[in-house]
Amino acid sequence: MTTASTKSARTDKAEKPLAHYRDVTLSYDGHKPAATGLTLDIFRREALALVGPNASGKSTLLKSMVGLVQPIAGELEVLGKAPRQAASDIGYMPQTDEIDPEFPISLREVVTMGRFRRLGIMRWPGRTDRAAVDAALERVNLADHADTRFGDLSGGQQQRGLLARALVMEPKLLLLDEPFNGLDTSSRQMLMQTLRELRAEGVGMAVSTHDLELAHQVCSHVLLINRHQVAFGPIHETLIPEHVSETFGETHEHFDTHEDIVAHPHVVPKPEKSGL
Ligand SMILES: Nc1ncnc2c1ncn2[C@@H]1O[C@H](COP(=O)(O)OP(=O)(O)OP(=O)(O)O)[C@@H](O)[C@H]1O
Repeated sequence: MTTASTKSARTDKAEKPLAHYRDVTLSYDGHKPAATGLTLDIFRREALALVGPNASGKSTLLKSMVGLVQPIAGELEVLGKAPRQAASDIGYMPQTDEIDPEFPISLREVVTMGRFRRLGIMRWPGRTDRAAVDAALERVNLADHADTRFGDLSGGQQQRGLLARALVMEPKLLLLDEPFNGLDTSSRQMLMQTLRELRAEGVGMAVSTHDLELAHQVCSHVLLINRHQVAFGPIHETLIPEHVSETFGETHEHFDTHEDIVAHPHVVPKPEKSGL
């Protein structure tokens, strides 16, 4: 592990981080570690790229920020609280979604599902909820498709719809698991633009991706992981050949510069699930 870059480079900041991890170990069953040595901060307006091979712990780290995976060691806080207590201020877009494309549910209904935690049991969406849904659909350029059946939308539109569902709570912290997967060029551009706008408005985010070029274009910081944290820090200083090689194996040895890595994002190997 590269200790210099796992240290927070922003200890001078007066504001509190949205997410704060110190030497955290995460586990699904309370015993076997799924990810170790996690030390990071995410502040407002920052976007953290989570980069690593398959089964390296990226989704696990995101899940821990909403309390779906528990720490068995270390110190972690999200919005100054235990993650579950912060859930109403977090927007989470999981990697795969549970919505059956055959299910007769409109895009508006999918996005409204994002308000449920705030609505509570036995309450119908009110005017404020409907306005928040409209605003979220507007934000991802899907207002014209509000009443379209979710399964009839294109893959890119569905992805943007799920982003709207994550945004409908007006989150302070946005967690996106592989949001660019399967998107065509125009949908990618649109999504990147939306993420940049959200950052400018003060939202902090963590984005898992295999695509180093996208990480570079959207994110201010990077965390490299392969079950154990390899490095964390500002993206220009941290997404360097030594760290990429250490994370993915020796395949990147022939890349000498940051530009080489960014120019060849798709050569990143994707090893089989380790089953560790
Ligand atoms: N629900 C679960 N229960 C137990 N172990 C799990 C569970 N989900 C993931 N794991 C294990 O945790 C480890 C990290 O997996 P994780 O899904 O976080 O990787 P990832 O980097 O997001 O992978 P990918 O890029 O393929 O999505 C793997 O060993 C995986 O098998």
